[in-house]
Amino acid sequence: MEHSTCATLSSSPPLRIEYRKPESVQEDKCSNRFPVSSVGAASAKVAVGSHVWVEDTDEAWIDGEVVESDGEEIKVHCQSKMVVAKVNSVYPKDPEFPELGVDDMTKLAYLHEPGLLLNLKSRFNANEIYTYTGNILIAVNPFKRLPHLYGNDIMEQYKGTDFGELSPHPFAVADSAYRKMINEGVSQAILVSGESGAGKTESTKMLMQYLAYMGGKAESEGRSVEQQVLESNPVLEAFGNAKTVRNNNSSRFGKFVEIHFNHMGRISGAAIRTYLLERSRVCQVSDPERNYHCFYMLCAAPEQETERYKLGKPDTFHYLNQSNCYALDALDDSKEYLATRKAMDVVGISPEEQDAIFRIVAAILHLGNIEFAKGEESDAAEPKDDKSRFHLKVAAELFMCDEKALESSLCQRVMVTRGESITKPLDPGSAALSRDALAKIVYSKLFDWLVTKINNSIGQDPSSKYIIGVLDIYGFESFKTNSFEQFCINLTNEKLQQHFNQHVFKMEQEEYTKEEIDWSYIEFIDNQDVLDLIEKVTYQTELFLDKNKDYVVGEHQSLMNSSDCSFVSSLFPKPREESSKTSKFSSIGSQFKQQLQSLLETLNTTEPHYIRCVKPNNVLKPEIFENANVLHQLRCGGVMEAIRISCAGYPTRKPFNEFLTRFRILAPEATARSFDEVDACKKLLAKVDLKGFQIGKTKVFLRAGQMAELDAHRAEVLGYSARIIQRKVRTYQSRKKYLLLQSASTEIQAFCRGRIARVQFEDKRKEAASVRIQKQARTYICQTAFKKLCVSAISIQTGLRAMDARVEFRYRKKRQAAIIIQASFKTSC
Ligand SMILES: Nc1ncnc2c1ncn2[C@@H]1O[C@H](COP(=O)(O)OP(=O)(O)OP(=O)(O)O)[C@@H](O)[C@H]1O
Repeated sequence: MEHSTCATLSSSPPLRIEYRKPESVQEDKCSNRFPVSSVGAASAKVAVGSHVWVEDTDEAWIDGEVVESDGEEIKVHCQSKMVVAKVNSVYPKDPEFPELGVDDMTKLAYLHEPGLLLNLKSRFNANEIYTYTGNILIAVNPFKRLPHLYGNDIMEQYKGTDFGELSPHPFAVADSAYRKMINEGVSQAILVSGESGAGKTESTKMLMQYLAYMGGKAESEGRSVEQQVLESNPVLEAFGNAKTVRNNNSSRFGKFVEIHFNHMGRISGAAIRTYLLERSRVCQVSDPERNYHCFYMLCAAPEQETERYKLGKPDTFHYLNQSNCYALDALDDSKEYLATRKAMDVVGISPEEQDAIFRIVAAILHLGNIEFAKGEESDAAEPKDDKSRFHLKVAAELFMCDEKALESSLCQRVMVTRGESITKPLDPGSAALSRDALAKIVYSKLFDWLVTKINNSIGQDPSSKYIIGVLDIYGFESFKTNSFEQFCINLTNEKLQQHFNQHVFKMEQEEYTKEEIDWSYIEFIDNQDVLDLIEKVTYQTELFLDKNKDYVVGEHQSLMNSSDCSFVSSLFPKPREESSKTSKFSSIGSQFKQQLQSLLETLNTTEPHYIRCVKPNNVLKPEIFENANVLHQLRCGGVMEAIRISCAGYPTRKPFNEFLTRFRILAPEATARSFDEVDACKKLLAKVDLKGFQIGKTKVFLRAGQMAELDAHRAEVLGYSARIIQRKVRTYQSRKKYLLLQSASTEIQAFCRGRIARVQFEDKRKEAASVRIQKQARTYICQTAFKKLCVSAISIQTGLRAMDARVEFRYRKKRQAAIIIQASFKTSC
């Protein structure tokens, strides 16, 4: 669809990119890899003790400390091993890398692969799945729901907020596109790319949700355009999505959704353009993938419908049973069937049309079950057996065409030479190919019909003032075997990559212009794309010619056109005389080239915004971040290219205040007296004798490698300062210790002396006391002994006296007795 803005904008001359590698990055493809001879001081940067990134076969990049260096080779002590690497193959590690990374890669001090990777990984681990690289949004698929990131309240926050003010988000990209459209009156495009399963469709839905929020109708105004666009998703997904090894719900077509806006910025129409549906999947499925969802849904439909279409289980159909995968976890095909029917109602597909659509889907399944064997005529084919005849009959019934005519269209070719028609029978192999060709063309016409129907139902606004287009397109594909489809997909990506590079370079220029720096001499003749195209992918060209043919076989065309079903015949209208001649020789390649050309023309009339989706792992699980895998996608997705372009100019830029905070130490005396940030930055850079940088209006712009060079200076100054500080601290500590020891020893001495004196005093006191005690004891003993002696003496005396008295008594008694005796004697005598 044409827009009023197209003519004016597309007439402007295309941007000519001519880059010349700047001198400072002559030997360096991307950023601060050292040594860069002109940057110098390489040895200082890889000094022993510094931290660097070295390449690793498993982890892509690992970091470690340099433990030995001979100027050319270094030994790096990494966490798990010791690695020897060439000096010019390593990258410096940012000593001040924040733990949770930075929300914009351009804020990284060192803009190189390992730095990028570490930043994405750190953020991913903290559930920060979005990161900017300038204006490009990188979205890493979390493979888990993060509801706190979405919702109306979040959309409200992003509404009208400057880009970069809030955390990176698809809403911010959509908001920026919407506001640019309104403020600058220029159509916008948001290009969402990434490999299968990276999250393109999810991101696209979020963008649509935000645009609907900003420019949609009030609920009271009935079903809105944006609602219809969102509601058409289940229909397109049922017929255009399939399970692949990379994604259970992989879109097998490219999609460009144009949202039309009126002069008030309200959505006034929309159009969906699709690109390159993968037709071959209809009749060829590899294990463990599936065919398009609609086939399995129909097999799981309510019984009366499967009976009507004579369907059975999916494993009874050749087009489905080439793979062993029939059901999907967390997906109920019978429910999906009903949901698809409902979505078809919503987008205005009538019940009759729905019936015809599913009849065709069923007919394709039956068509696939027709096998061929050699017929009676030599080299002729015919249905192999009764089973094949049954499926032929049912397919004809469902297509509402003549059974015999269907058989002939599969088993014969009519060749017209010099006005004569010759009917040529086909051999069984060719008949099977003819059957597959019919299945593919019918399915692809059906898909185109659905897209047209949805577009008619949504309605376009031919008088729309601007558009915002959202492109959800498959990224580069490189499989074991790459065929025509991969060639077309990769060609698209090369074209989009070129568009992207031009834009990124333009954005760089805009930033330089905005900052009023001189960038006129940045030139760079870039043939990397061509090299990549040749080196990346190897194509299997065997089926290129066949796959490139797009004409409808005449027999198929007339068969389908003669169908009694108006829906079927309308898919194959009679070609006009003159167009039939040209279309016979048209190829998918040339049609695709035209589509691509028209897409790029549309994109050239718009201001592009980019979302690069990244799949963190191939097992489709949360919390797993595979370095090598992510790096590969960053390289393919042009993120490294954007950085390469950026490196051709001034990849590192720092606002004046941040620059001064980080590097003031290099010239403290020069900056101390300057209150003007620009002046201070200039003095500082002059002091370190750095050449080739630029001073912008708000930032310092550095060439590739210069940040590392400044950091090396800074590390040197810091190291020198650290040594002085260490020396002072050691002196201080030693002196303090000495003084402490000294006072302690004095104290100890004094203490000891005091103690001795006290001990001596105590001794003397004790001696005196003991003498006194002895004396007292002696006195006491003497007294006691004396007392005892006295008592003894008294008792002896008493005893003696008593004894004497007794003796006396006895003497007297004896004298008395003697007297008596004498008296008696005398008497007797
Ligand atoms: N932001 C997200 N939050 C949560 N899950 C997500 C997000 N983005 C993607 N996913 C998950 O990853 C799956 C694949 O995403 P999606 O279908 O968008 O990939 P795609 O890039 O469109 O793939 P294809 O090219 O094969 O169609 C989704 O079904 C969803 O489960």
